[in-house]
Amino acid sequence: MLEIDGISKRFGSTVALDGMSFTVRPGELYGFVGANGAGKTTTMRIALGVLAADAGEVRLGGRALDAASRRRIGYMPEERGLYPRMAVGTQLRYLAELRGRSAAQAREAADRWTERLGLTERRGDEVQRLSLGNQQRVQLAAALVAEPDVLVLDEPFSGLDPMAVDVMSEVLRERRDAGAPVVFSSHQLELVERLCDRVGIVRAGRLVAEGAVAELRDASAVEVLVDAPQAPAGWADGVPGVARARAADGGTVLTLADAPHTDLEATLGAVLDAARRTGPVHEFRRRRPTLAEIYRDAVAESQAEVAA
Ligand SMILES: Nc1ncnc2c1ncn2[C@@H]1O[C@H](COP(=O)(O)OP(=O)(O)OP(=O)(O)O)[C@@H](O)[C@H]1O
Repeated sequence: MLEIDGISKRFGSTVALDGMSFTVRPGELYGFVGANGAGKTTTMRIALGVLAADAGEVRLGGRALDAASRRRIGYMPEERGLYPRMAVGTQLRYLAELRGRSAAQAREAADRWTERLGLTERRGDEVQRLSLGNQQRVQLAAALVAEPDVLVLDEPFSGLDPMAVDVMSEVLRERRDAGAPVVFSSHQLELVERLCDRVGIVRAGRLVAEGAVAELRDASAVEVLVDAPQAPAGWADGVPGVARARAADGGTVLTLADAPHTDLEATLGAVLDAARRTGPVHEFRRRRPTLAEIYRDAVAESQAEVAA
C-alpha cells in the first residue's frame, strides 16, 4: 500500500502542500481530484522522489520510500518525459532496462504493451512524429513496461480520444484487479466517478474529503427532484425541512436541511403535499448528487471554514 503521510511543501512563499495525507490500498483505484494548483502534481512528484518534501513521509508497504522501492512505482508525469527523437520500441526497452529488467524481459514487455495499447505499427517511429494521444499511450506504456507494483499517473486521461480513454480505463482496472495500488489525478470527474473505488478531493494542499463515491453521496445532504409542471416559482418556500430549491434536471431540485433520519419521511411527505397542491406531479424521487456536485460542495465548505 502507498501511504502519503502529512506531506508539506513550500515554494518560496507559496504553500503547495499543507499536511497532505492519504492511503492507496492494494487493489484499489484511487482518484485524486482538485482545482488547478491544488497540489496534485506536487504530491505525485514527492511520491516519486522527483521533489523532496519539507515535512512528512511517503511509505510503500509500510516502509519509507528509498531508491529501490521507488523503482517499483510506474509513474506517468504530467509534463510527459519521453525522448522525442528516440523510436517508440527502443525507448520502451531502454526505460525497462533502466529500471532493472533484463534485455529479454524489456523486449517482451515493450512488444506486449505496444500491442496492447494499439501502437504496434508505431514501434519504429520517433516519439515526436506521433500524435499527442499516441504519445500519451507511449507514456502509459513507459509507466508499465518495468512491471511496476504501484501506478501513479498524473492526468493520464487528458487529451485522449474516447477509444483511448477506454483502453486507458481498461488497463488501470486490470492493474487494480491484479492487486496494485493505482492512483491518478484527473479533472474529468465523470470518469473518476465511473472508475475509482475511492476518491480524494484536494484543496489548497490538503485533502478536504475522501471516500467511495457512494459514501460521499450518503454523507451529503438529501436532495429530491420534483417535476410539478404547474408549480409557480418559490412553491417549496416555507416547506419545513427544505433548505434550498433550484431548477435542474427538468424540475425543481430541493436540498433538505440536515436532519435526523427519523424526520426524513415527514419532510418528504410535506414536500409531496406541497407539490400536489400546485397541480399534477410527474416525478418525485430522491436524487443522487454527481461527483462534480460533491466536489463543489466539499471545496466550498472548506473555503468557508478557512474564511470563518
Ligand atoms: N517548481 C515550482 N516552483 C514554484 N511553485 C510551484 C512549483 N511547482 C508547483 N508550484 C506551486 O504549487 C502549487 C501546487 O501546484 P501543483 O502543480 O501541485 O497543482 P496541481 O493540483 O497539480 O494543479 P493542475 O491541476 O493545474 O495540474 C501551485 O500554487 C503552483 O503554482
